[in-house]
Amino acid sequence: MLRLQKLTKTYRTGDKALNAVDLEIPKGQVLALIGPSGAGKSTLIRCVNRLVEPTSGKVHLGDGEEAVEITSMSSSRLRRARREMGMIFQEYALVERLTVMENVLSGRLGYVGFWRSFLRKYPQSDVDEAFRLLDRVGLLEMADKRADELSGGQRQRVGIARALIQNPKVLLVDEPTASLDPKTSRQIMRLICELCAERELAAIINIHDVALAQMFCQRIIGLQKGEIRFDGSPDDLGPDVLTTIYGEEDWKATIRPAEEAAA
Ligand SMILES: Nc1ncnc2c1ncn2[C@@H]1O[C@H](COP(=O)(O)OP(=O)(O)OP(=O)(O)O)[C@@H](O)[C@H]1O
Repeated sequence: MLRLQKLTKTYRTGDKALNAVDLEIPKGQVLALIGPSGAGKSTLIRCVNRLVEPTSGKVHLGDGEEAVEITSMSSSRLRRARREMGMIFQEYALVERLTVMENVLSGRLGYVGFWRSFLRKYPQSDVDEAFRLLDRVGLLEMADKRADELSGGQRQRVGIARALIQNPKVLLVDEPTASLDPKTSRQIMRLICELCAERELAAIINIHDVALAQMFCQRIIGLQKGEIRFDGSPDDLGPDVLTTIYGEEDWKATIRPAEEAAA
């Protein structure tokens, strides 16, 4: 569904954030991207939809004959391709003075024409779908609330609904739980993973919390200095691997104990 080929990013400052990353993510796979601060996780996610312009390499979206290559697209084609890549942010990126419903509907801006979006007049089918999604993420009662009246967990649920109303093929998720308490973090990760399974969405989730990544994701990629140092299942992520990715440390308290993994 998503294939990165020798994806490289060197910032103008000379920082090489990604170094020829090859990665293939099939339909329906939820992948956690872990690694120390500065490893290039955010850069990788943002190079996929060209919020950050890659220096070289390719990004193929879709399967078989339907696949498109993102890095060589003109800006108008890129705008269309971005509809297929939903993004979820750490700080939610909601419009605070708008209602929950309006924030969710803003996910349709890539589809509706200029005047409709300017006047915020969405087709009834979009409004119906927004209600369905709000129900699915547990916020139906909150549709008319302003975004600035919500808790962090509720805001992230709005962010998730807004990404899904785009009807994406892929979700790009940048530290979705970094501002949330541990219980809400689990609820949000569970919701994202359930929705990916229901819709067969591929997802890349940039996440600092290794235990949370192990708990919810089928595959883990460990990034260090812009290169992939680990690519495997959560069960293979032992202290030795974490030392390779993050450096020497006592990892026993960080990773999921084997007996809990089996439970
Ligand atoms: N806009 C920028 N201009 C110059 N260098 C940048 C820019 N953004 C990131 N970098 C550099 O690129 C490297 C990778 O940064 P990136 O933010 O992708 O890492 P990260 O793994 O997401 O880190 P964190 O977990 O702290 O968010 C770092 O060395 C960083 O300093």
